[in-house]
Order: sequence, then C-alpha cells, then structure tokens
Amino acid sequence: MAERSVLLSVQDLKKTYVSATGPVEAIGSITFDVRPGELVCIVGPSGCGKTTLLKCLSGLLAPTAGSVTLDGAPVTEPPRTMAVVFQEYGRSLYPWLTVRDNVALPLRARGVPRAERTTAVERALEEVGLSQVLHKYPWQLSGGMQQRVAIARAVAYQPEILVMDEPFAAVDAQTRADLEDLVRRVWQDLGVTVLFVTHDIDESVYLGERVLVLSSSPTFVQEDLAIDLPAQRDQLSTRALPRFTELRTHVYEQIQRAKRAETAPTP
Ligand SMILES: Nc1ncnc2c1ncn2[C@@H]1O[C@H](COP(=O)(O)OP(=O)(O)OP(=O)(O)O)[C@@H](O)[C@H]1O
Repeated sequence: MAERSVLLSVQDLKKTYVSATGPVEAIGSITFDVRPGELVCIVGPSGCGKTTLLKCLSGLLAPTAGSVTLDGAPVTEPPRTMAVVFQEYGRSLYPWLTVRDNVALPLRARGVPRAERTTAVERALEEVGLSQVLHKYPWQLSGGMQQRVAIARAVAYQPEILVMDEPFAAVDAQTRADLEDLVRRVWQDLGVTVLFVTHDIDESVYLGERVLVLSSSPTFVQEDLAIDLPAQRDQLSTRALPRFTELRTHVYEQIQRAKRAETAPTP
C-alpha cells in the first residue's frame, strides 16, 4: 500500500529567543511529519519548548531557522485550516456570548452563510454531547463543559488539523478521562488530524496512535514512538493492558533520560 502523504511537516525547526540576559536556545532542532488523519501526541519535560513549538507551527511565532509547512504551503500566519484548543478554556470563550454564538463565531468571521452555520454549530454541539446548553452562557457551565464548548467550536470550523495545547490540565481527573474519550471519538468520527500536546505520560499513551517524546531544551525529538494499542480504547480495560504499562513505562524512562540528555532503544 502506498504511504499516505504528509499534512504537516516540521523541518529542522530552531528557535532562539533574544532576551535581556542574552540568547535562550529553546528549540535546538525539531523535525517530524504528520500524515492526514493521524492522532499524534507530543510529550516532554517541563520547559522543553512545547509551547514554543506550538506557537511556531500555528504561525504565531516565526522560527529562527527551519520550516513548517501545512498541505505543502509554508506557515507564516495562523492557517485557515488549523484550529487550536488551549488549556485556558475560561479565557478562550467569550462570557457575553451564548454557547451557540461562541461556537458560531469563527464561522461568522469566515463568512459562512447563516443556514450552513446553524447546521455546523448544532452538529458540533451534538458531537460533544452539549446540544441541551445551546442558549446558556459559558459561566453557567462546569469547567469540563466549557472545554467541550471550545472543542465544539474547533470541530464546527471543520479544520484539517486540530491542535490541542494541554487542553485538560485544568480539569479534575474524572472530567479529564471523559474529555480524553471525547477527543478519540471526535477523531474517529470526523477523521480530523489531531496534534495533542500534554505533559501527562499516561494521557499521551492512552490517546495517541503515535507519541513524540521531546528532549529537554534546546529541544529535539528524542523518540517517535508508535502506540500499538487497540483502536477501541477504554479507560479501564486499555489502561489495564500489559502493553499500556510497558509503553507508559518506556515513555516515562525516555523523559527521565531526556532530562539527563540520553537516548534509549524502542521497547
Ligand atoms: N519569550 C521568551 N523569552 C525568552 N525565553 C523564553 C521565552 N519563552 C520561552 N522561553 C524559554 O524557552 C524554553 C521553552 O519554553 P516553553 O514555554 O516553550 O516550554 P514548555 O515545554 O511549553 O514549558 P511548560 O512545560 O513549563 O509549559 C524555556 O527555557 C523558557 O524559559
């Protein structure tokens, strides 16, 4: 079978910040490709440059060297075909707009006609299980529900690639488990490409089809690991699999080595 083409390509990306105390080499050199329809998790030690990498690949920050291309075109500004979900759902939703209007906002900005917009918003809210709160305001919802609204907004936009930056770091463990399953469902239902950044090793293994382990700053890709767990995942049975334990242990060891700047063989 022919190899699938590349959707997102990051080639020899480097980022050095200029600060008052001198240059800070945040990203040494990062190279990886994401194929259409993949669900890739990025994990690494604290301060390893995850946010810097995401800013570069979403066109918010210019790299010092190297390139990011999406669908073959260089990324120099936020791409129309990319949606980003951030950790801080409280700040990403507008409190004076209803759930429906928050979800519709990017579609309005894009000039999508009203009837099409209404259908897309209703479908997206249904996908995340929030059809019943259409007319509520974000502040009337729990943190987990607000993050589902943020996911619905990204889904309604019908991006080619959905980038998520530690989206569940601020919610409780039970809600987080539900949201992880939601991401897998959205990915499977819609066939969207997902790039999910997390500092949580178990989350990266549970969610991903592939996990990129980053080294400490100045960052490189320490390991590109295929997650050979069954496609149908379940919080209890998947996490109880011996293979899940092997993979999470391996990623954990890799991150410990990353902190000490060593590498290890694939499990
Ligand atoms: N604007 C800046 N100026 C100077 N140095 C910066 C700037 N932003 C980030 N850095 C440095 O670059 C490195 C990577 O930072 P970044 O925030 O990308 O890491 P991170 O992996 O997202 O961190 P965390 O896991 O703590 O959220 C760190 O050493 C940080 O101090």
